[in-house]
Amino acid sequence: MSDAYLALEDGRVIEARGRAPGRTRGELVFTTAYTGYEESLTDPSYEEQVLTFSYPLIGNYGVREERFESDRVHPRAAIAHEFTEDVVEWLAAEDVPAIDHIDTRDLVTSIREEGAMKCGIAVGDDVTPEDAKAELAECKGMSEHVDIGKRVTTVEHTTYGDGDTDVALVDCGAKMSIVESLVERDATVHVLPYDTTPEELAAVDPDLLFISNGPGDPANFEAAQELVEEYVGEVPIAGICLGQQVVARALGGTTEKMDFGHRGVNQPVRDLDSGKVVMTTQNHGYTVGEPGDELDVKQVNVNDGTAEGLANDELDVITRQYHPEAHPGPHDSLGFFDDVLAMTSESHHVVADD
Ligand SMILES: NC(=O)CC[C@H](N)C(=O)O
Repeated sequence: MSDAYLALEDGRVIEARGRAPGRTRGELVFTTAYTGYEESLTDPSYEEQVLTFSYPLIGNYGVREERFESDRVHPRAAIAHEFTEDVVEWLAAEDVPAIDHIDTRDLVTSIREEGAMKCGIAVGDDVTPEDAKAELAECKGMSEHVDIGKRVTTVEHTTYGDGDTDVALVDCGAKMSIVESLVERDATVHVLPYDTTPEELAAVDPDLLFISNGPGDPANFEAAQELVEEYVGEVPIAGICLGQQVVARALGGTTEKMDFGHRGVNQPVRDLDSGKVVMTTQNHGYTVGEPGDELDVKQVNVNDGTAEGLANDELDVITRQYHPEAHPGPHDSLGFFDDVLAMTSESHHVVADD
C-alpha cells in the first residue's frame, strides 16, 4: 500500500510517495522552470492549482523567505520527482500536501497531450485511491472560482516606497517583486484591493494605474476591468499577465483558455518592432485571443504566436503577458518598468509627438 495517491481527470490513479500530508484537489499544471521554486510556490497566480515541477530535484538551495513573492504557499499541492527535506518541512508547516517519487516526465507529457486537468490528491498513512478520487469529484474548473480574487488580494490600501510617481497597483494577487521593481524606480506604490471602485481610485489620484498578475479566469475580475474602462485615456495604464488580460477585455478584446498554458523561465518572446527576442518567465493558462480595436499586438510568443505584449501609444496603455519582474528567471525584460514609468513623465508626449 502506498501513502499517497493522485487521481486524474483522465481516469488514472497514480501511486506516489507522501511527503506532506493532506487531501486536496485543483487544476493540475506544470512548470518547466529549473530554478525559482520558492518564487513559484509563493506566486498567488497558482491559487487553486496543483503544481508539478518538471525539473527533477526541487529544494537543492534551501528555502529563504526573502525570495518569497507573497506571505504563503498558493498551489493547493506540489508534485516533483524528488523534494528535499527543506521544502517538505516548509510545505508541511503550511498544510500543503506534497508528493514525490512519481514519474513527472509521464505526468507532464499527459498534461501536454490532454491539457491541464482536474486532479485529486490524498496523502497520509491510511489513505486509499478512493480518497483521491473523492477529492477529484469535488474539483471545480478554474473559471468556476468566481471569488478567487478575494482570497489573494490585500484587504486594505497599503503603501510602499516614497517616490515621486504615485502608482495604483490593483492587487489581483500581485507578486511582491512587481511592487519592488516599481519602488526601485522611485515610485510610491499604493497596493489596492482587487475590487477597488472608480471612486476609491479617484481618492488615490494616481499617476499610473497598474493591474497586477493574479489567479484564475480574468473574466472573474470585473471590478478591475471597470477601472480600466473608466480611467483609460485619463491616466496611463499598465498590466502584467492577468493585468494584460483584464486590460484587453476592458478595451474590447477577448481572452481564452489555453490547453496547458505557459509556465517556465525560458519562454521566447519576439518584439515585433525591433525583431529582438528575449527570454521570459511565464505562468499563465489563459491568453488574449482578439486584442480588440484599441490595442496593437507588439510582442508575440515565438513558440505559438500568442500575444505577449499589447499597447496603445496614444492612450498610454502598455501590457505584458509574461513577467518582466523576472522572479524567478531572466532579467531581459526588466526595462518594461522603465517604459511604464516613462508614460507618467510630463515630457512623454512632447517627445513622442516630435
Ligand atoms: N500569472 C498570472 O497573472 C496568470 C493570469 C491568469 N490567471 C492565467 O492563468 O492566465
